[in-house]
Amino acid sequence: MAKKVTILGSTGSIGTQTLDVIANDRELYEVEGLSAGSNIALLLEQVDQFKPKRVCVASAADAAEVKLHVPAGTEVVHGEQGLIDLAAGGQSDVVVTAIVGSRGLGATLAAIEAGKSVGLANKETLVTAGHLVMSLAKQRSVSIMPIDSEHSAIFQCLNGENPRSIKRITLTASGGSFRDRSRDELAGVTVEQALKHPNWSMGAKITIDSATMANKGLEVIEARWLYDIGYDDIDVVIHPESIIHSYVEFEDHSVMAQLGLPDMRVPIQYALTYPERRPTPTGRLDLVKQGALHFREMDEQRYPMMRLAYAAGRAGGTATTAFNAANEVAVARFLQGEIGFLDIDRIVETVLEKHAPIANPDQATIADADAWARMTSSSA
Ligand SMILES: NC(=O)C1=CN([C@@H]2O[C@H](COP(=O)(O)OP(=O)(O)OC[C@H]3O[C@@H](n4cnc5c(N)ncnc54)[C@H](OP(=O)(O)O)[C@@H]3O)[C@@H](O)[C@H]2O)C=CC1
Ligand SMILES: CC(=O)[C@@H](O)[C@H](O)COP(=O)(O)O
Ligand SMILES: [Mn+2]
Repeated sequence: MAKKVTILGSTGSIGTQTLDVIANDRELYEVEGLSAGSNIALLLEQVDQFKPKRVCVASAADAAEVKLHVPAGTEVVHGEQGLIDLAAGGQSDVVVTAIVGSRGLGATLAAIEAGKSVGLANKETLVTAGHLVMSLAKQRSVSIMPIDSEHSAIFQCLNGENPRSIKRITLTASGGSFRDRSRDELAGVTVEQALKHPNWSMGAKITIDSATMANKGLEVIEARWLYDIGYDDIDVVIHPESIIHSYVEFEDHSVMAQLGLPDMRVPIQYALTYPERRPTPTGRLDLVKQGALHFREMDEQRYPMMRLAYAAGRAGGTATTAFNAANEVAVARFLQGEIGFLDIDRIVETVLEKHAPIANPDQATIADADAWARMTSSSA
């Protein structure tokens, strides 16, 4: 029987690649629901091709416009509540969370509460409220399948292993757009330069996160929640080729790694077909042609976001909520040309210094901490 899929954020980088995966294996899937922010033209093309039963857009005005163009019977909803209804409603078996930012939290929790499996790309959700997401998933016996390439790699390395025999997880980081520059050389860099990732084609926010290393900081916290592992046992190394997507060391010092060309359609598809593997239209990795792979130690002086992420993770509670929200605001300000590149980690550090973390927060406390951090970072 076809797997019914809802995609939150179908118009973005992960969303469109998820639809590529579906189009490549059409008989395996039915598209139940799609959501966009404001790219209505692309959403309507997707509706035409995949014929979802429900769609969601950010604003009421866009929803009214979309209603004029979708086939009769297609339900159109909007806003935060619309996204929650889309995630929790309908017949979908799996909800792919490909929206950007912690605004994905409510819909992710609603999908889990409704018993849907989650294909999780939206790492900010776990960073802002990992304990709520993972405990609800456990309570509802819902699987959270990682889509983030590093976490998919770790998931694959852990397949069939005893979790107690894990010694250490190592996340690989490309080093981002400025990996060959010193920190002193970053002062005047432009948005355009920062958006040129050396290996991956991704949305703007994550590409900037990759350049500041906030992405790897978010991923360390994401790994802590997905694999229930302490921060002392999660490492990061710079691997400029992005061929080894991450690796795990076990008690006996065996190391399992997952390798592949940098193409998100592989982890996206694996999250949808697990435990099966299917052919993909992606290129093949030829290690002889690829040649040497390189590794270097993470330098926290060069990338202060690494230090800040570990500090927030170790502080726990709302500290990671504040880390994420401050970073979201700082990146948006940088993309708008309001602040310089080096102001991003300065703002996150300022917010974390002012934040008094609250342990074991509920959803309302998380929302308050998130709002406080956004307000504080918008004028820092
Ligand atoms: N891109 C990648 O390769 C990877 C991404 N991820 C994670 O996946 C998530 C998505 O990233 P990516 O696809 O790159 O991001 P994009 O910016 O490409 O896409 C974001 C999606 O979110 C939607 N969106 C934005 N703002 C709103 C809003 N206010 N309300 C509703 N929807 C909104 C966008 O809609 P619209 O465009 O219509 O406005 C779009 O569909 C992030 O959490 C990222 O960290 C993880 C690993 C790899
Ligand atoms: C594709 C993916 O999973 C991204 O999160 C990627 O890891 C970004 O690359 P960096 O290693 O530069 O952060
Ligand atoms: Mn990643």
